[in-house]
Parts: sequence; C-alpha cells; structure tokens
Amino acid sequence: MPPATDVSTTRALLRLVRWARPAVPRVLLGGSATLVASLIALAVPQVMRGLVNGPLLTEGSRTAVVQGALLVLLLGVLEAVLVWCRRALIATPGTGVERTMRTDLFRHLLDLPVALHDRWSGGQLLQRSMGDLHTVRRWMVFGLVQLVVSSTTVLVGAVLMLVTSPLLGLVYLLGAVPVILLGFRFRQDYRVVARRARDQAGDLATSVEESVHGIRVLKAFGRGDDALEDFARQADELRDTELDKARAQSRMSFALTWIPETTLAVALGLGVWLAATDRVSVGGLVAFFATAAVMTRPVESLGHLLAMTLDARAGTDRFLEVMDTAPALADPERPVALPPAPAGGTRVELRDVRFAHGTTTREVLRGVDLVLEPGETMALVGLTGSGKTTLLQLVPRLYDVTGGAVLVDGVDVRDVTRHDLRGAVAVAFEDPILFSASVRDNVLMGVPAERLAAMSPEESDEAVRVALDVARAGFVHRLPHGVDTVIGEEGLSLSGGQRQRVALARAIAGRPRVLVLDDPLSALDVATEAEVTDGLRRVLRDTTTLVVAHRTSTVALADRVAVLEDGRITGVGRHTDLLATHPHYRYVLTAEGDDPAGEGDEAATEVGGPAAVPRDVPQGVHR
Ligand SMILES: Nc1ncnc2c1ncn2[C@@H]1O[C@H](COP(=O)(O)OP(=O)(O)OP(=O)(O)O)[C@@H](O)[C@H]1O
Repeated sequence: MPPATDVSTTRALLRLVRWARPAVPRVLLGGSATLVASLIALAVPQVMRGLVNGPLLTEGSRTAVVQGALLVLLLGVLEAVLVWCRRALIATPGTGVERTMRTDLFRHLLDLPVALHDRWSGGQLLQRSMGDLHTVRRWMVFGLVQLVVSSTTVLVGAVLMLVTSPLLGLVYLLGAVPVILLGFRFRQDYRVVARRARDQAGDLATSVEESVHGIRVLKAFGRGDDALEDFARQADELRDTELDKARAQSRMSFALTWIPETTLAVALGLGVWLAATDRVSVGGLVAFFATAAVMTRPVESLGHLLAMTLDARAGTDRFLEVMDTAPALADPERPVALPPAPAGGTRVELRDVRFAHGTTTREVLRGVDLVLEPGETMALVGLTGSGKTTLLQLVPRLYDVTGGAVLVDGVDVRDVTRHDLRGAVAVAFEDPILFSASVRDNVLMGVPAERLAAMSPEESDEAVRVALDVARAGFVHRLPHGVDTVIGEEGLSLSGGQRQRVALARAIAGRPRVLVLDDPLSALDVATEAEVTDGLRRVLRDTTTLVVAHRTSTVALADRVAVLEDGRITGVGRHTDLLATHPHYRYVLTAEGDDPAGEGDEAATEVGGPAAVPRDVPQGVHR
C-alpha cells in the first residue's frame, strides 16, 4: 500500500481541524459506518469458507446452507444500510465547513494591510476562496473518510489472507513492494503539479478579471487579439499541467490494478496446487479469493484518493498562506477610546511621520510635521509621485507609519480600534469604487453600522438626500429608479464625474469628524467643484478636512495649503501667501502634470531618490 501522506502534508491538513471541528462528530459517525460496511464485506468470505468447508463438503445439510445464505443476505443488507447512513451523515456538515472557511478567509482579507493586494492578485484570491476551498471540503468529507476506510480494509483483508493461508498471503503481499515504491514517486511528482495547477488556475482567473475590467482599453487600442493570445497561452499551460496530473494519476492507478491482478494470478495457480495437495482447504481457497475480490476496489481507489489528498494539500497550503499572513494593522491589545468630538471640531496632527512602502526601503515621507486645526480645510499640494496619497492613507490607517505618529484629537491612531477610527475618519479617492448595489446603499455604506441600525427609514433617507445634495449629485434623482437604481458592475454605468460625486456623498453621509479627500473632484468642472466645496463647508462645518489638490480652483477654497516636497512639508499657509513666497508651490501649481524629464515620479521610483524638483526652481524650507 502506498504511503498515505508525508509528515508535512499530515501537519498541514491537521490544521484544518480548527474549521472542521463542528463536522467531526458526523464525519466520524459516517466514517465508522463506512468502515463497518467494509468490514462486513470482508466477513462475507469467512462465512463462505464455513459454508464450503462445513455443510457443502461434509454434512450436506440443506438447513445449514440456507442459514449460511440468509446470513450473507443479512450482511449485504446491513452493508447497504450503512453506506446509505454514511451519505446521509456526511453530506451536510461539509458544506458548513466550507462556508465557515470561506467567511473566515474573507474576514481575514478585510483585516489584511492594503499592501497585501500588491502581492496577491484578485484572481488568485478568488481561486483561493472558491476552487481551493471546494477541493478541501470534498477531501475532508469524502477523500479522507474513504482513504481511512480503504486503507483499513486493505490492512484487515491482508491479515485475513495471511491467516487463511500464510503462503498465498505472502505471495499476494509481495505485490505491495513495487506499489509502495511507485507510491513514493507518485507523491513527489503529483504534489508539484497539483500546486502548479492551482497557481495557474489563479493566474488565469486574474487574466479574466483584468480583461473584464480593462475591456474598454483593450477594445480602444485594438489589443483584443493580444489579450486572447495571452489568455490562450495561459489556458494551454494549465491544460498541460492538468494533463501531467492525469498522467501521473493514471500511471498510479494502472500499477494499482495490474500488480495486484498479477500476484493474484500467481496465487491462484499456487492455491489450486495447494488445495490439490491438501495443504489448504477448498473453503480456505474460496475465502482467500473472495477476500481478494472484496479488496480490489479499495486497492484500486487508493491512487485516486492519494491524488485527492495531495490536491487538498495544495488547496490547504494556499488557504493557510493567506490566513497565516498577520493582519499588520491589528487592533491594539488595550485600545483607547477616541475622546468625544470636541465642539469646534477635531484636531489632526502628523508628528515626524516617516513611511516606506513595504516593497521598497525608500522613504516616501521623511519626517512630515503637519497640524490640521479643528474644523479647518487644508489642501495638500505636491508634485506627482511626491507622496500625497500615501500621506492621506495614514490618517484612516490604511497603512501604518514606519516612524513618528498620526494623532486624532491627541490619540495615536494605532491606539484606537480600526472600527472606532474608521467611524471618525471618512475617505474619498480620485478613482471612486462603487459597489453593485443601489445608490442609497452605496451612500449609506459611509454611515457606521451601529449608527445606521439606530436610524429610522426617514432619517436614513434624509442622510442620503443631504449627502447627495452636498455632493451636487442631483442627477441621481433622474436615474430610472432614483436612489434605488442599482449601479456598479451589475447595474447602471455612471460617468467618471457622477461616480466621484456618489463616492463623495458616501464619504460625508456619516458626518465624519475628519474627511480625507484624494482629489475627489478632479472630474468635475470648476463651477461644480466650487459648489461642492461650498456645500461641504456649510454642512460639515466642524469636520476637519485634508484634501489633495492639483488645481488652483481647489486650493483657493481651502483655509490653508500644505506643500509636500522631498518627503517633507516645506510650507504651510494661505494660498495667496504661498504663491508669493514659495517657489516650489508656484511651480507645482503652474506645472502640475508637466513634470519635465519625468523627474517627479520616475526618478523617485527608478533611481530610488525622492521626488526631484526641476533645477531652475530654488529649493528651501518655507514656513
Ligand atoms: N503600493 C506601493 N508600493 C510601492 N511603492 C508605492 C506604492 N504606492 C505608491 N508608491 C510609490 O510611492 C510614491 C508616492 O506615491 P503617491 O501615490 O503617494 O504619490 P502622489 O503624490 O499621490 O502622486 P499623484 O499626484 O500622481 O497621485 C511614488 O513614488 C509611488 O511610486
């Protein structure tokens, strides 16, 4: 018999007990029923031996033959009932386990740092949460049970054969030697291709996802054929790997069929000679071959069950790789509550903040000191690639600072729970993501869950109305079903500016203490932008706002402007004052987007230095 699994596979699969625990009683019961059914099947040849050696060859009693036949019938019925019990017991708990694992994976994904998504593509995560978990569930409730039952049946059958005739039993067992050797080889080969197939399936899913998202770009640039070629190549690679799997499995199954059959043929010749020379009884010979017949299926199924186990191992590894990734932004052990919102608004302070993205050692922020006074609107200005988005993301703690601290009303954001922090700080990005849901649901997503639960339908309607009004998203009322129109991937497509306004409405619907906006109005015309900004000031009077701005029209509406340069804040003041005194600010506002010689972004990323300033612009610190 080939080795069931190696130590590391057993260890990996044992870790599944955490999720499988609720299913264990039923799986154990179902497994026991299957095992007893298999042992009953093995008992039938022993009854036959008694029948042949007793009533059939000696006494010739009809009653004894009928009794024996009835016993075989009874055992057969019992076996059938037990097999039915196994199916009834095991089918349901497996789906429950799969659901729990899937939900846990999703919950964990939500807790993982944003940086994780730089490492694992969407398709890979999709494959891990769907295909991989399906494979693991099938193995847990079927493969594992069958593997234990088949292995036990083979072992017990081998012992019975040895007891019936030691010589015949040994001949039969000789066949186990090449099978075990081939089993080791199979495990090595199959483990590699099983993992490769799962990784390639994830890559293929990523290709589909990217192509669907980028379908307009592909069509506009006439690159559909290239995408198809790329996809076909990946699909071919996956097919080749699946064929490698099938070949390895069929080699193993072939060995598990012809080796036992060959040894059985040898044992048959030897057995007839032994019976003829009275070294084994006729009943014993019948029982031996009947036992071998019962063992045929379990032996042949071992190849398939081993393959299932190794597939499940690959799926488990991929699942655990995600689950083992520590949530870098974990809640503190002893969280501090944010103080109640002060009357005039919340104070936000960045104190000597440093930050490097996980994939590089280059610091994007190199000691940022910045204070947002309660209720003020501050615009953040800097060259493209200078780190504005990065800085913004530190406030709601989408990333953690690598040095210094971000304080909200004097409390370090790392000391409060993410739930509390995100209830206080709302964000809207330049590229707004909306979900496949109604406009109303998209907007209400910005209201913390417990506050939403306490709202009456009228209050939530009013919150949606005000938020859409402030975001100048009146177009929503002209959609086919007004605020109930489903938008997003499965619904109506909105223009870039419309999506930005719904995303902005979502950010303000919860009346946050702090609003962080990453150029959220870039797709709006200047007049609408001014209206939106004016609305924000009126309705969110006490909200402290940090907004990335690229246009003079945006900064002109802010109370103060901060200039981000070379990873530091080199100037804070009113727009007009900075224009008069800060050459870099003047340059950024007049040349934004031009970035001659690509010095801002490219130089920073490629060369590893900070975003550079063109040579003709004097440098220095201006406060
Ligand atoms: N996930 C990431 N991993 C590694 N580097 C990153 C990551 N995100 C951003 N960067 C790098 O950090 C630097 C700052 O990027 P960021 O997006 O904060 O700039 P920005 O000032 O907001 O630019 P823009 O005005 O063009 O939006 C850039 O050099 C960018 O390449």
